[in-house]
Amino acid sequence: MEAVVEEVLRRGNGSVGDDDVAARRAEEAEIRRHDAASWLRKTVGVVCAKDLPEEPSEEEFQLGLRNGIVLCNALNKVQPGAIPKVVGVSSDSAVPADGSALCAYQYFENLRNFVVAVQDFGLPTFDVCDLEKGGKSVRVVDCILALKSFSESKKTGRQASCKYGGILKPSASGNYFILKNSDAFMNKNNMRNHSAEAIQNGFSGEQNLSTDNFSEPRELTSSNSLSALIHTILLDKKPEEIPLIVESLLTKVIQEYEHHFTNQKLLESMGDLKGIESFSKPDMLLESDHSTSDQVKMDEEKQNILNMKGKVSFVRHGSAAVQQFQPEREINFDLQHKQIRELRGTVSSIKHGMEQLKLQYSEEFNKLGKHLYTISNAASGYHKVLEENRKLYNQIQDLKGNIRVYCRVRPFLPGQARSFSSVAGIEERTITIVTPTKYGKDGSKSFTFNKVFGPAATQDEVFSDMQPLIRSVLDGFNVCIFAYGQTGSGKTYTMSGPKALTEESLGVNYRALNDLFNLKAQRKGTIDYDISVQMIEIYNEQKGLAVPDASIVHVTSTSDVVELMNQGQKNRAVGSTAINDRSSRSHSCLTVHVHGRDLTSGTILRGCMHLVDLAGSERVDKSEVVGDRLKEAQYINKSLSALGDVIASLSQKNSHVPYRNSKLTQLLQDSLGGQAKTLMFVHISPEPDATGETISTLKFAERVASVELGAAKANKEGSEIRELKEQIACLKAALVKKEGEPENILCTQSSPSIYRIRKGNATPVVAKDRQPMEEVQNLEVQNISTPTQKRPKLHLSGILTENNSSNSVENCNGPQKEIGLRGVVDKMAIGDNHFENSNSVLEVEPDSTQLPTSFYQRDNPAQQSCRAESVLLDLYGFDSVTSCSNQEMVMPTMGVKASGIANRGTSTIKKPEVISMRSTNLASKSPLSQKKLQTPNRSRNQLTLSSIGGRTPNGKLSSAK
Ligand SMILES: Nc1ncnc2c1ncn2[C@@H]1O[C@H](COP(=O)(O)OP(=O)(O)OP(=O)(O)O)[C@@H](O)[C@H]1O
Repeated sequence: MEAVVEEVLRRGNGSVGDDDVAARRAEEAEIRRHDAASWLRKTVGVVCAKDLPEEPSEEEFQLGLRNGIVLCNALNKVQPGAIPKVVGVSSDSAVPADGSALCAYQYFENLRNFVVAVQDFGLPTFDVCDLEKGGKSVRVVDCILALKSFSESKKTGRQASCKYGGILKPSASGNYFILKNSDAFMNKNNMRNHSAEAIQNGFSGEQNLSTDNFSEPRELTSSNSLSALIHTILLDKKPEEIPLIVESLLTKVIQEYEHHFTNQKLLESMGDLKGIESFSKPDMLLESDHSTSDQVKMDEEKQNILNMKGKVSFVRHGSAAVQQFQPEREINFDLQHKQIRELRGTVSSIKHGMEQLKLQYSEEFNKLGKHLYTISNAASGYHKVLEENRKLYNQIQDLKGNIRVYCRVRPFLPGQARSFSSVAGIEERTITIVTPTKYGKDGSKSFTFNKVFGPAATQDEVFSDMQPLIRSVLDGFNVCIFAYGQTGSGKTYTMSGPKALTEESLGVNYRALNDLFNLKAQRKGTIDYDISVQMIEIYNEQKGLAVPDASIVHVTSTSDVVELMNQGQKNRAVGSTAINDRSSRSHSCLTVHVHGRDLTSGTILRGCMHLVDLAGSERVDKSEVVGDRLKEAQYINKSLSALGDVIASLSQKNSHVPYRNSKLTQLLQDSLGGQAKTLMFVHISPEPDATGETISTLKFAERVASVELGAAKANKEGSEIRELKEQIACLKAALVKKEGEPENILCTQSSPSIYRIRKGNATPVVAKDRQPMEEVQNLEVQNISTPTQKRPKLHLSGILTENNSSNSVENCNGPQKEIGLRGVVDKMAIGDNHFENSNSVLEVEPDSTQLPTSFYQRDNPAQQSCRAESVLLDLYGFDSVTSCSNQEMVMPTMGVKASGIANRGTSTIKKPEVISMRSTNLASKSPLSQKKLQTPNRSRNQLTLSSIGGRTPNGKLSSAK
């Protein structure tokens, strides 16, 4: 049967031989014509065989019907009154036998009325010309047979089915109208594929359907198309074949429909959540509204199909039997429903499984989230611990008093090849350098510092790490930050910034002062701060003030500082012959003095901060320089190696630390050996050809990092302590006054004015070995601004000690005291000995009016004194007061011929007034001036001050040797 259907469909597509089809069509047409003629004759009853034979030829058929009388009468029989007036049929006139008695138009009228009437019934019609000679009677036959079917179904009392799928129902007016059929069941694509031609043919007649006489609108549906298709397909079939073919077609259509409907339903159900839920209750499915309406729809469609099936049976000539539903179809439906239920059950169980999985996954996700949360907590805890560790480590370092060391790696400069860097790795506190093999087995060496900054570190990052250190100046600590490294490694960049300064590139100096001013403003009302700065440059072991006539300048804002620095830079540049290189050939120090007074407690805080940009540290022997450059290099080398010696000595905890070997170490003395907080910033360049310098720099820095200075102590003085100190100072002054006579000078070990003096290779003296000192007379101090000022009394304080290169005086720690004027004796001559950098501290008590003029030898006051005609006083430093607590020798008074610059003030540092101290013509005034002082035994403990000749025009010492 399948094969037959396929063949039918193929034929619909015109794939069968044309001759065969034509023959079959002719045969079919003939049978149908005879059917039509037979029915007409039977219906009208009065038609003689001559007019319309039982089995007419086509020509006879046309001729018999051409006047329309038979047709109209037949129609009136089927539907009485359908054509009220039939031309040529009247009670008083007979119908002419050949029809010639009437005009052609009269016949035409009949035919027109007939066509219109059948058209109104929704039946197929024809053109009048179809009955003319040469016309095709096929459509006339179709029309008559349709009328016949219509008549038969009327007779059986059933609703008349329109052959196009509509159901004819009587309207209120007694007419029939077509009810719309569902068109959803048809697989239109299949329809189109198999029967495009057939549809075309089928519709050619149907399009004449008019809505004029219908009370309700009609639609042409795919069911119409299906009917047309079937009708057209069956045209050329033998009558006995038709039922089977139709049945087969319908079965196919039903299957298609069910398949389509099932798929559709499944898709809808799976795409719809609610639908999915309903799937979870398969037993309820058919009871749900949705399913019920679908079921109803299916049943309707099924009914339509079956109607169609029944209707098609009308097509078959003479078949009045209505096809019964096949019980197998019902079974099929049930089967399909069952399968659908099963499918739904499967979907439901899959959905259930999915839900389970979803739950499982969400549990897993929750667990994972908790794990992640724990891990991230642990990680942040770990970071906190690390941070805590770092703080603790720093605290330990602070407690130990270690010098803090930070390392900074300069980035490659524009234009430098960056293919290879000597820095193999950087971690928070470790830097690894690629080394020649001799330095390590694997060609690398690591160094550990308090912090390592990579090339990408910004000025802000660098500063923020050292900020707390800098802030401690305001709490009375002494702080020293010095930048060390070979030339071009970035020292100046860190301390001051690049040449073209921007807000981001400001160096430590600017940021530090800015920060101090901000804090000062914040603490206003609690602590009153005075901040002053001093710029010192050490070039070729000559120390100079970068800002002349203003060694210490009181500043109130960062802009003051910037101005001062610019001035300092200008002065440096003017004084240099090799301007461009000068910066790297000199040490530059910005010193910040902070004096604070707690407004509530009256406590005095004194802090001092050195910010030092050292000269480049490269080795001289390698640089192959000559002349001035060689000299510069030697001086740099000397001062840096002096720095190294001091560091080494400190790290070995030697009792003697050679600070006096260079100006640099003198300058940094308080910060390196005192109770200061010290930070060294070691700089390295990334270029591979600097690896040698880099490694020696880092080794030096490692040594520095190991130095323990002792915990830093703040310079705080409570008001009580201050008062006590003042009392002590007064008592001391009185004592000194009393001791003014040489014979009476006796020193106690506790006196701050006790000094130990050593000379040459002498071993340090102890108290019992106190020696008499020679007297130096006639020193006077002249204050430029107040020339008539009385001479203040000076104390020379400190310990003269010795090292390999020169004698020096070291500061001792001891109780502090109020002083009027204090400074360091830079150069002095005692006897034949000419001391440079003696660093004896010179003090003038607050109310003194006279400089001390003599040294006395305690044990032998009579054998006294000598006169120092030429002592250059270079006074500096006001931040700490030093004295000896338990040492030996007293130099209660000293006559010095002095010149230089000094600052006068009390414990509060003010903007300095410049005074000049110079001697009068001592030689002419002093009775001792001509006398070459005897130095009876130039033993280790006896010192003689002797005349060493005149002053040089600039007030410095003339040659002593
Ligand atoms: N961290 C940095 N980022 C960008 N440029 C830098 C950095 N450090 C240094 N430079 C640049 O490298 C060059 C040399 O730096 P700088 O002058 O600071 O070195 P230096 O060690 O002070 O040299 P010298 O010993 O000659 O004074 C400058 O051009 C500077 O701008």
